[in-house]
Amino acid sequence: MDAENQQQNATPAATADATEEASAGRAPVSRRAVIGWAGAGVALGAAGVGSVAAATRQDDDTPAAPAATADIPFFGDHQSGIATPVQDRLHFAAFDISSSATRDSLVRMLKEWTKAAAAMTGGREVGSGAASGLPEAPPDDTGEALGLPASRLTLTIGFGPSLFEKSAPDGQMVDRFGLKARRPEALIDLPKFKGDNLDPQRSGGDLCVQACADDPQVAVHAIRNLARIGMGTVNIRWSQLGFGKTSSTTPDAQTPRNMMGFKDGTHNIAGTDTAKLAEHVWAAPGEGPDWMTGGSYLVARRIRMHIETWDRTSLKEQEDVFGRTKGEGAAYGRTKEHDAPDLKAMPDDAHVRLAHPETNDGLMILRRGFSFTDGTDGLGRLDAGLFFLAYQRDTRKAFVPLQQRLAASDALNEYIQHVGSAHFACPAGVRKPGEWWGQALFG
Ligand SMILES: C=CC1=C(C)c2cc3[nH]c(cc4nc(cc5[nH]c(cc1n2)c(C)c5CCC(=O)O)C(CCC(=O)O)=C4C)c(C)c3C=C
Ligand SMILES: [Fe+2]
Repeated sequence: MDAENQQQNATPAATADATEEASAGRAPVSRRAVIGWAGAGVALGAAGVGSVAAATRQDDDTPAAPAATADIPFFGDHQSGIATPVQDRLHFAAFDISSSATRDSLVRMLKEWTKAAAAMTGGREVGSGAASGLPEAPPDDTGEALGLPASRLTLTIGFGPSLFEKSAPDGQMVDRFGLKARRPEALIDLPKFKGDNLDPQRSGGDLCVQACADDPQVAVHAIRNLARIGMGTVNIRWSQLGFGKTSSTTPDAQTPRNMMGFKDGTHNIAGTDTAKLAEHVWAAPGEGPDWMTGGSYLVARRIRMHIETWDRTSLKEQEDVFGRTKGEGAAYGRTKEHDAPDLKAMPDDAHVRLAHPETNDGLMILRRGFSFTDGTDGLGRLDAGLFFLAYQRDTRKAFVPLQQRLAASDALNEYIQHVGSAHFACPAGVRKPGEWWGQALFG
């Protein structure tokens, strides 16, 4: 991770959460401390510099870990997991709030979630830990991340339209938590797009948490522990595991490839490009409710790929679909991946031609998707595709018009289908310990 990017989220308070826990009479438990210094010696000898972070105790003064493995600060003006560098793995969960939950129980849970999130993203155990609490009680932490580093874990929370207003079985819209008046106008119920085949069981949600980490066990552990804390207040509605990031928010990094074999993320908003982030990603003061200033709107789409059909398609047709070459990833008529495209050199219905800002009055979104394979579909075909995640300043002016254009005429449509969809308002960051996720919304 580059230093500038890490700064995006860092505040002087970023390291103070450990102090907060300590002053609450509970020594912060470092997962890495479990390895101990004997283990650290072995790790250093065996794996070299990259293992330093894995073997370093959270609570000492050892020099900063190498950039590639350094923790991503939880506290900051913006939530981490949006403009911070993309990790290798994803566990995304959408939650519904139980019918018995109250505003107070929800607030209590959000406070607990925030403490747990700050601990886990810092590589520490939740609460009193996995193996050091009262013997008579279940441990506070489920334990499967013991001994693992934070792995650049980020946890990003979002609030869905149904948190503000939900339709009851009799069709009436209910303002369950007194939040209706605080719903941002930009947090629309997404329209139906041409070709959508959405599964309600993989769509929507009152809340979401996006967990990204370089180790899938760390991401899964984080979601599992939040779900555990939320038991009785929230239930997981649907979740999605992802691998092989299909986007790059780090300009110098090699662009990853998607399940169709193409570089994906070439022309994206870089996490270091503060001007573009301000223009296209962060909600600005005065254009929505105050609690969303510095936040961003997230669209999640589970997009199934018809892999078997794609794999029988000629290389020429595959390249025509995107308007870029498969090997280098260069735009048609160009030689290098990052050469500015000549859109007219591409077929009219090429994905890149239709999605490029020039075709869309300059609009841009920050793409942060992951590949998925979830076994087979019962018909001998892989259930595989792209879990598309896009952050933007106002969904009505970004994802919606863009997807309308793509749904109408993208050559890619022959090979994909959108099967899940959700929309969330992700508030600004938690700036310091003691503050909590959703404080400005509920406060
Ligand atoms: C509504 C927005 C988009 C959806 C949905 C979407 C689906 C989708 N995309 C790919 C593969 C590629 N997309 C690429 C570029 C690209 N895609 C979008 C938007 C959506 N994609 C944008 C805004 C762009 C950037 C266009 C530009 O500015 O040039 C590319 C090219 C490489 C790159 O720039 O990232 C690929 C490849 C798939 C497979 C997919 C659905 C499954
Ligand atoms: Fe795309």
